[in-house]
Amino acid sequence: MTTTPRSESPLPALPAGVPGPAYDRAAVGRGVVHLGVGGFHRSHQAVYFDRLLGLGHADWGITGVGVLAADRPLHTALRTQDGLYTLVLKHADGSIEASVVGSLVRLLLLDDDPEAVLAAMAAPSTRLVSMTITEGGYSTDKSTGRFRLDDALAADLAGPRPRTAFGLLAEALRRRRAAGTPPFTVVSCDNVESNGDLTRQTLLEFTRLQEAHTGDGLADWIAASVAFPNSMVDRITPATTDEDRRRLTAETGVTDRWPVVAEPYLQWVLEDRFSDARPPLADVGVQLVEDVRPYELMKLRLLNAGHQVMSYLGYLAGYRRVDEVMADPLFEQLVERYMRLEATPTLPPVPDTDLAGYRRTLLERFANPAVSDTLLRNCAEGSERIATFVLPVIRAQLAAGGPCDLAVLAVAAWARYAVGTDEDGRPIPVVDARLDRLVPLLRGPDGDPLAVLGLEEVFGDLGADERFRQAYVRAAGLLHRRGARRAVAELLGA
Ligand SMILES: NC(=O)c1ccc[n+]([C@@H]2O[C@H](COP(=O)([O-])OP(=O)(O)OC[C@H]3O[C@@H](n4cnc5c(N)ncnc54)[C@H](O)[C@@H]3O)[C@@H](O)[C@H]2O)c1
Ligand SMILES: O=P(O)(O)OC[C@@H](O)[C@@H](O)[C@H](O)[C@H](O)CO
Repeated sequence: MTTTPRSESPLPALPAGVPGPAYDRAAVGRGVVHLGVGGFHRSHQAVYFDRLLGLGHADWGITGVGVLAADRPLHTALRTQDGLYTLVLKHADGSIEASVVGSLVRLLLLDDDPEAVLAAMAAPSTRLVSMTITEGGYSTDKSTGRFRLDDALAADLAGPRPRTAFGLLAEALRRRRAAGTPPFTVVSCDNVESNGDLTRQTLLEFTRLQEAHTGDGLADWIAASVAFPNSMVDRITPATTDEDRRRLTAETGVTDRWPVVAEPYLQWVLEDRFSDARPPLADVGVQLVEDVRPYELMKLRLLNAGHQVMSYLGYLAGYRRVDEVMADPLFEQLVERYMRLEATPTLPPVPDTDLAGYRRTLLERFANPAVSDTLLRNCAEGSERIATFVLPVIRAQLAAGGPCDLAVLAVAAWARYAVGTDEDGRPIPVVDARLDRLVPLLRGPDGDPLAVLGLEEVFGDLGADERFRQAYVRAAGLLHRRGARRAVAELLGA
């Protein structure tokens, strides 16, 4: 995107049909700091804040922070565009709808200027710190839900300067407390159960460990005065491709180094609890509720676990995109049955929501051929995602004596996928932070298919549950003998 610095002039004229910020970006305040500016933040929270700015709530501009070194390329691209970028919505009829989002008014990389990041977080104008740091970023043992001091946080405990999201949160809140500045609200927008509670737990555990040296009582102050509302966030956002860039330019005339592409669907359900000032998010379509839990369980167990159920099996069967899998009636039936018979019975009633309608909408969203979501995106970090999304459904069904064979087949397919070769012996580019520990378990010389269930931080005590082990052996055997597609057909009785 060719733009000029915001201090000098507003946006250059955009082509007709591509709306951009109708507010003065130079006058926008910095009420939000976001940690982890990836695709999803730009297609979701930044869009809601752009709408707020458009309504004249000028305090709510965003400072986007890259915590990891890997964020540099995106930050570099966005900086050359003064933080502006194009949101490209892909409709099921194949058309695209482009608009320019202006709410990211400042970009900081932790590597370049850690002091500027901390100063932004400690500034009185900052009222909200949000984050998308992925499921793996919460230093939690999946099987117990308890805090686990990982290497990154341990380094933050020892080091002079924070390098992690939680180290930054602790230090920024310490500075605010010392300065008499009210705390900000912390909003996790990651797909993890009780994301606000989990953020609070990790931050309190971390600051308590720090207190062994500081003795400053920060943890009690955080516990008493900082709000961590839970949230449910939803918009399918695949990674941007060069084809997306080319098509945007060809169809609209906009040249953007890093547009974000997404489906039209958009949802944010957020608990109505704030530490201090509260952005009027209800005015821009956010559902503010007392308890987000029913909504988040619905989304995590139907949508995210649905992705898991289709993705490893679909990849092994030779598909590469979500819509391709869904176009196969057998896989459509797999996802539909998993959602209706295995996931839905584990859900509490969801206020004002027709679950059958929600499932129908999900099948339509998955089938949208224009979105081009890849199975590889949904298969990455599989050990984390299986544990976050699928195992809770299996646990609930085992406790209730209900069905979970399709979910167990998905777990066995994940283990088969993680071996790293598909059914024709072609290599699979497996991405998983636990790969070093996984591979010996998957390819062990004794070939014991159950060995992987011993990975406690993923399976916990489920790995020792006899009914789960039996179902897993059946599923793994079926996959081994029949291959993914036939295994699905056999379980469905199709
Ligand atoms: N993409 C989607 O469809 C979608 C939808 C809903 C929710 N989400 C949530 O958003 C998260 C990010 O998805 P995305 O599509 O933006 O991915 P992405 O790969 O585009 O961006 C991930 C961001 O997270 C940061 N990050 C990763 N690990 C981190 C860590 N340990 N500490 C700090 N920052 C870290 C990265 O640096 C990057 O900025 C997901 O993990 C999920 O929880 C994604
Ligand atoms: O991004 P993750 O790791 O939470 O999970 C992969 C997908 O299921 C997820 O990104 C969905 O597309 C998204 O949650 C839709 O809102």
